[in-house]
Amino acid sequence: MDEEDNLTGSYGGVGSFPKSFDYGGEEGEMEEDSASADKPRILLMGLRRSGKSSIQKVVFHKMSPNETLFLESTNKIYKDDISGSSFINFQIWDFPGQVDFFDPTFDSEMIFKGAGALIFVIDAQDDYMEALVRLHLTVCRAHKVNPDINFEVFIHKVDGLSDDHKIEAQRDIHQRANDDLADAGLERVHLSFYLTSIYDHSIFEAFSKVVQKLIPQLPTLENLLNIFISHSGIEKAFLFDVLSKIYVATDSSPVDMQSYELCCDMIDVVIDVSSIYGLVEDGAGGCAYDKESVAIIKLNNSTVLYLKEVTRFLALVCILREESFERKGLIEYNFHCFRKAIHEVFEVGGSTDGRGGAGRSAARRNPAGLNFTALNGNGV
Ligand SMILES: Nc1nc2c(ncn2[C@@H]2O[C@H](COP(=O)(O)OP(=O)(O)OP(=O)(O)O)[C@@H](O)[C@H]2O)c(=O)[nH]1
Repeated sequence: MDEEDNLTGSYGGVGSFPKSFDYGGEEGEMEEDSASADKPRILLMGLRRSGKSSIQKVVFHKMSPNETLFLESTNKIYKDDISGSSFINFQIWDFPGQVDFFDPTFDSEMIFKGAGALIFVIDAQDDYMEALVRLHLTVCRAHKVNPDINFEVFIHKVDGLSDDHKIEAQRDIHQRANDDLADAGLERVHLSFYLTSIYDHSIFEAFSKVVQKLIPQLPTLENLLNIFISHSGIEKAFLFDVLSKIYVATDSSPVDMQSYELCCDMIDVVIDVSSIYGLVEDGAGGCAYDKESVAIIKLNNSTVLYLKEVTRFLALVCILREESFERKGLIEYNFHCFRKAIHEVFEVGGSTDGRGGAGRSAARRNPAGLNFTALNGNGV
């Protein structure tokens, strides 16, 4: 079988992004296309019907969870290159459930070598013993070829389980998977576990954590967010990839699911309203998200949600008290410094679109030297 054919499928636009939702299309797209073969990969593996394609469709193609009921079984490896419209400059490879590692056409070197993360999906509503056997086999194979790969286990479809059942499933899967690795002398291989469902925000949260591990600039981004919020009276800030609603970084205060959901909903509202009412009608195109994108929503509990464009793929979404928002000028000035710093972080490697993979040297710089203005009016 022609290997190239086998690896370059396309979903043929099922649930694909609305055309009017143009996040970019500026410079550099051609080079990106030709370089796509070298892009780091996130692999999605697991047994048949565990939910791999649904995850990919819901997170990256805005498919509604109910529509996934009609997805057909994947029978080839599908590469999905989302880098043209997302900060996440990776390819997502969706594998068929019945992939056979012992098949001579399965080239583990080629598949695992360039992979940053391997997400193994386990259907928690089903008997997971077979899935655990397959997980073990997959981890052993992949680790042998690429010891740097991150192993991420999604204990999936937990929407159908009670809270007790969820915790018990996680404990049991965690224990068995690690015991199997220890028996094989691979106790040093680390597996991360997440409880996920496409019917709530847990899948976006889990994917956010997977992606964050692959961003070399993460500590710098967190540091910048910490400085920004502490000098602006903001309670929580997320840096979002607008297309996928994955948060690529947040400040170091703990993330609570409700705040994250609120910020995700805000992105949906902004994009939907812009797509419907914000685009020019003459067919000349336009973007639902661009440099001008900004939104303020005041909630009935004295909280304000504030969204602003950072790069063509990234938005900052903040949660703050109404009193703090009275100093809007200060927040805007600090945001301006923050935005500049983010551009510097990603520009140094030659990329001007503000995405990962570039700017390692900038990431090492001390961002505290940037001129943020403190609430008391002093620069830092
Ligand atoms: N309840 C529930 N069902 C889900 C969830 N995710 C996926 N499903 C359902 O699981 C079924 C299988 O999903 P797919 O995405 O096709 O599974 P797959 O792993 O890609 O399957 P193969 O292509 O055969 O390997 C579909 O009917 C989905 O609607 C979830 O989080 N909760």
